Amino acid sequence: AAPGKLTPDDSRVVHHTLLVRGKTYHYLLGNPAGGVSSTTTTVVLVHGWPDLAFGWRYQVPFLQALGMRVVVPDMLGYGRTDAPEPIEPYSYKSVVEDLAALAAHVAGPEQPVVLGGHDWGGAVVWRFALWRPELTRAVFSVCTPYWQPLKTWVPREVLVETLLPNFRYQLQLAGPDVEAAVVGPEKLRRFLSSLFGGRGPNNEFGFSTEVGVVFENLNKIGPSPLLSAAEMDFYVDEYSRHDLHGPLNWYRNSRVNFEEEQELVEQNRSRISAPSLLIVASKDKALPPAMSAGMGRFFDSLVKEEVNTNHWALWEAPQEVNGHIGKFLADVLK
Ligand SMILES: O=C(NCCCc1ccccc1)N[C@H]1CC[C@H](OCc2c(F)cccc2F)CC1
Repeated sequence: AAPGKLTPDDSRVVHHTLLVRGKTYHYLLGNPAGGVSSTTTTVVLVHGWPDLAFGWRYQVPFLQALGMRVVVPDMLGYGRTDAPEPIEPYSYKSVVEDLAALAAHVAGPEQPVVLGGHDWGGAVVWRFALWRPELTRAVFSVCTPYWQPLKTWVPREVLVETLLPNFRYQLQLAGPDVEAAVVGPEKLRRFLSSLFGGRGPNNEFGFSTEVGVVFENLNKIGPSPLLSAAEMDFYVDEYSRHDLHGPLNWYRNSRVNFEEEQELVEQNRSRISAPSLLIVASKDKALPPAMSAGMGRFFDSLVKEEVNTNHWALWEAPQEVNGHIGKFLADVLK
């Protein structure tokens, strides 16, 4: 039988903190079932919004059982990792450098690692493969397609109006309203439950990709069917440490990311050479599978899989997601 998912205080992982380029990162370290050897593969798992390292609870024991060493940070702004006030530390390029430093600390300098990402973490791991190809053993993304660095600036509101209406919620999240309104454990619980599939008594939504947070519905939203009460309590406790400024800063870097990536455009670096896996989620309204059409043209080796889930594929279909990851890694590492 598959090893059970992590609990919030699980003895199978060790909690570490590390000062990384001026910020304190908290991360989970899960050693492989048979112990670490000189040939142990290290996998770095990168969560999205609004999540935590704990978002990989169904995948960590599975990867340990495959003999992998698993490194799972709370990403910048989340959980027990620092939440700097400025937006720049949350850019793709800066976060990639943080992850490269974390990987070197665990796996040793210049050691290539496997990168796995979900949601924003998927966007980050594609950028890691672009910025640091020499450190990228293999890369997989759950839900998030790859898109090449662009040489023309498109404001997010124009992108939403012309191409990606499913990104409209990001306009709200980048603004001041959600940060100002969602404060304190009870509001955070309703907010998180809304994002994790919780509904009101008449099936009201607390969040939609067309609007973002539906403030007038928040206090009607019941428990999410995707988490136990103990798991939700853990998320609420972890999110209650800070306000949402850190997590929302991830939505405020479109222009910073664009400018930093002109270096990649000028060097014609838009292809990914590392063996790659994309797992799309059929019913993900933020990142529909259609967004990945044609992305294979930028890859030397891309495998695409699909699971029939909403956005939280890691929790909705863990056996299938783990099966795709396991088969991919077996092919890559053989
Ligand atoms: O906002 C995100 N996740 C929150 C989902 C909330 C939700 C929960 C439950 C149900 C539905 C929605 N993820 C980001 C991840 C990075 C993405 O930006 C990268 C990017 C581009 F900029 C252009 C082209 C493709 C591409 F992936 C933008 C969505």
